[in-house]
Amino acid sequence: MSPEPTTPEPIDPDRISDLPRREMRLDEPLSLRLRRLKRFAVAFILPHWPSLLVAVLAMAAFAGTVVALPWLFKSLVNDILVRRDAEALHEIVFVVLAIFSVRAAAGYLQQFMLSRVSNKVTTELQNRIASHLLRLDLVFFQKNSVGQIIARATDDVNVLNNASSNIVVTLGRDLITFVGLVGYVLWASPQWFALALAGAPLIAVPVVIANRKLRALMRRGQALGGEILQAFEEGLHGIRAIKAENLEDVERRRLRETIVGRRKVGLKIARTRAALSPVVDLVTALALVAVLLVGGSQVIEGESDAGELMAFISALMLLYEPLRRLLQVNAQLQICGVSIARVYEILDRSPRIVDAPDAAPLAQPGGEIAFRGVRFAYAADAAPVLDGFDVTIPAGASVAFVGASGSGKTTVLNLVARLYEPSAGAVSIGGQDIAGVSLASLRDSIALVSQDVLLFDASVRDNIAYGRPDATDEEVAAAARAAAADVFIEALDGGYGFRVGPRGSRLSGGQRQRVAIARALLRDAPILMLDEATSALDGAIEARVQANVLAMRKNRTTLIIAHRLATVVAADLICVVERGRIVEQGGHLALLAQGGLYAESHRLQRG
Ligand SMILES: Nc1ncnc2c1ncn2[C@@H]1O[C@H](COP(=O)(O)OP(=O)(O)OP(=O)(O)O)[C@@H](O)[C@H]1O
Repeated sequence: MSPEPTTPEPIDPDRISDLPRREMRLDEPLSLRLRRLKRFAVAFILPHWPSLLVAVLAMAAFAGTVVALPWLFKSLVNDILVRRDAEALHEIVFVVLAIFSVRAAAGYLQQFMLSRVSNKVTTELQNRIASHLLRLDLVFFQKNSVGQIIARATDDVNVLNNASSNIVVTLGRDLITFVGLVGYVLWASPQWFALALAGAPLIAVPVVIANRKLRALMRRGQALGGEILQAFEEGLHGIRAIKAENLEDVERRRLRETIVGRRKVGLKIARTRAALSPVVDLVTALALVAVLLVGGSQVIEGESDAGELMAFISALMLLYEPLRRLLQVNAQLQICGVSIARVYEILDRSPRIVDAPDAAPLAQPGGEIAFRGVRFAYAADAAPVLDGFDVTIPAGASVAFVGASGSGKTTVLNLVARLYEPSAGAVSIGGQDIAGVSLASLRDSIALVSQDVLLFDASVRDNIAYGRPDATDEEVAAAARAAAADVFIEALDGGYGFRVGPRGSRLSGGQRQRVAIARALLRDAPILMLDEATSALDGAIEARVQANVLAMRKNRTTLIIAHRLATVVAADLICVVERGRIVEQGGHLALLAQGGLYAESHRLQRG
């Protein structure tokens, strides 16, 4: 029987996200928005000033061709149609050709140069975001969903690009066109201009109201974009469980709710925009009618000429588009501002775990690893996961951490790699406190196979050689052999060239683990950490892998976390962790003889 579909809770990114929902804030002071805009322009747009200059010059030329049109109409009516002058007709044909040639060249240059800048800005911005994300601490990724982060790196970058291109075009082409045309109509007839202007407030009011509404709607739309990506990411990630448990309906509703939310906002945006256009058309028509009535009678009375009226009306009609875009510049600036804020919320995030000012390279990468009085909690207000944690792992030894789920074993490995920092005590390698070691040298010394294996949609070979792309085929095969992966890889269609699918989905759990172990072994780092790395393997293969890993050890220190105690009997040292402390430690036989927790668990597992 299928489970009763329940109505999902509305998605609230604040539930886990610590990236604020800036898009909902309409009250930011203008100075702050301008400062942010300036920062973005200086960092990403101004470096491309030569291309921008060419684009603006092209826009000015383009605007010039628009402003020339009313003159052209005037001459057309007065010199050709009224006077019936054939010579003037030939002249005007050349002028028309010249104007439209300039217009075509300027239009091309403007568009090409702007696209060039906009492509470069996108690339630079996304590269900056990508390298910054890779520097950030794990805490950031545990608080913010991948969907929310991707939305900022893609949606916001695109929005930013479109809006800033629009602003450049408006401030370049439209402003020059507007000033030129207003100058023309003022010069041509201040009286007709005053008449046309009478309707202007009628246009301005609905435009301003609609823009305010559009701004709020667009902010909401941007926020919903992130929510949709987050919903997809979470849903598709668990697609296997969703299908197996017939939860498609629940998932469909959850996704539909966010998707429909965005559509509703999209519809409101469309409706607001559409409603504006007839209002503006009507008011423009009224202005035209007023000018036509007054100007037309003056032409009939002989007080003015037909060409002048024709030129004036055409200028008035040409004014509409640049005016509309100029009125929207503020809205575009705000849209830009929202996306800039969202992007800088990532770029301004500083990693807390960084090299100390006097950081030195790790002197003895294979040296003794020691925890001294280590205390650690994942959050300042949370109970400590490790408290008074002490252990010494001799250089080149193999150490197994065993203990109940949630007792803090993975946390120990996290601290060795300095993925987190202890709040008290210290972790040292070869006597050197790792807080003073450069992160690059520390992490170069570590190979980690974690519980959730990282595989890419590439060949088995490329996945094994991920940390060492220069490895030879022989080295890759040797690592695969040591990880007991050679037999299954050779049986795959294409062998080492077999594409493993997204996240290694075309391999079994145990196969994925062995590819990951092969990768770690190929890395040949002095510290090897296996966090339940063989949990999905059957007993025989697991024993083979463990034996190989220990045999290949040479001078390598190996830290193993395992639940199956049978797999750790050969370790030099076994540490039993309970509630953040080591409660027993020693060799397998010594711990059995001690008759404590380890002996009891061993007895139960052998059962
Ligand atoms: N990123 C995190 N943020 C907050 N708490 C965490 C985080 N990771 C782990 N914890 C908590 O820390 C405690 C120890 O977790 P840890 O992963 O070290 O346990 P473990 O012994 O490796 O468990 P298991 O055997 O189940 O993998 C758990 O109570 C867990 O809830």
